Amino acid sequence: MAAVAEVPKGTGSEAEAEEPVIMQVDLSALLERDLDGKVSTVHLDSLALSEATAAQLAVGQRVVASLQKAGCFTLAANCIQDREARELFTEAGAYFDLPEPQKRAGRAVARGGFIRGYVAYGQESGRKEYFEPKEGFSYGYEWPDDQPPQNALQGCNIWPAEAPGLRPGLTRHFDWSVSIMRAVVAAIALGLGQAPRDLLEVCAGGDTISLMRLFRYHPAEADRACLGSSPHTDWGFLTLILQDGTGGLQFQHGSEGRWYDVPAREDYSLVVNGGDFLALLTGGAFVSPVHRVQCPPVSRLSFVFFYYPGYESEVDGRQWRPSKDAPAAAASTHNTLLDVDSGTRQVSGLAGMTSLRQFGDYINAKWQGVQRASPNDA
Ligand SMILES: O=C(O)CCC(=O)C(=O)O
Ligand SMILES: [Fe+2]
Repeated sequence: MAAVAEVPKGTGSEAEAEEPVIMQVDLSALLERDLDGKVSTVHLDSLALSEATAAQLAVGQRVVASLQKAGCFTLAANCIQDREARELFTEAGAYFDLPEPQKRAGRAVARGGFIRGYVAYGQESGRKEYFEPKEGFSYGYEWPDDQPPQNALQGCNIWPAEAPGLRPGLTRHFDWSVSIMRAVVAAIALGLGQAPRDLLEVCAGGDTISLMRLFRYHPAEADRACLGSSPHTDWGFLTLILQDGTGGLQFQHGSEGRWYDVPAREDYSLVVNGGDFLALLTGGAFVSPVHRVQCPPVSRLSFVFFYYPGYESEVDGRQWRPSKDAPAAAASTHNTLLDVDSGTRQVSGLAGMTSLRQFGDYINAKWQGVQRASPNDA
């Protein structure tokens, strides 16, 4: 057995530096880049556990610890180029600045979890106590026009003709986001002591059904209870958020329901959180954290990427071995899916999973449960 290096003792004058609730993870040990700096993660499919470097294993342990403790973590900014991030916010701002009728021409299609196009100001609200002053644009995988979708979550994007710059930048950002999420899945596997291959296999085809939502948040309206996004948990698997420098995203943690600000760097920051499906798979060992967004003083832009496993994946929860000491996921009343019995550590939401075994059926059922008419069918 290798000797464990002794940790040097401090002088005793400085307080023990405690990890913040929302930790930062540097994924670079799991990313490769081509000559243009484009991120690739293809190599992770064949990474044997015995070949993983100490740095890769350490990333895995940090990701698993974060998902078990807070359910979220920030990413070191070095995985996206500053220029790319800046351009994305510029394009997004230009799109939202278009006259309302032009944006409404690309009105949203929403069928179950398949959502594409523009969602107008104030048309979505997670909880009826709050008005959410924001507008959005949803897109996904560039599904080819000449091929019929193979499942209910696939189909073509609706690109606005009036903002031609939007499509190439947003498509690149979608592909980049898939790569980053694959690195996170590989990190989870490594952190659980497994080779990445099997968990990546569960995600094969997940890019074709994943959903990107671009939001512009507006200031709160006077005389109305407003939040940019009401307290909620994400239903899916893993979420990646790219937010501008405004801040306002908060996660709830601890038995007292305290809110923690996601540290917003001046220009942009990246955040990952686990969803309800991930919590279900792990028997509540991974947290699906409650979060919300405060209304900004002027405006706030974010790209929110809901990364899904393959539509037909019938995930074997035993692959995601929960550690005995992991916190239960569902202490919060805002969590609509999980109901963890702290005595038995059973997740009651799992009962429904016997009839909705495939991920795609599960997520469609979740969306259908809240859908009224198409958001812009007023
Ligand atoms: O805009 C954000 O930063 C997060 C929004 C969010 O939580 C969501 O859309 O699920
Ligand atoms: Fe969310």
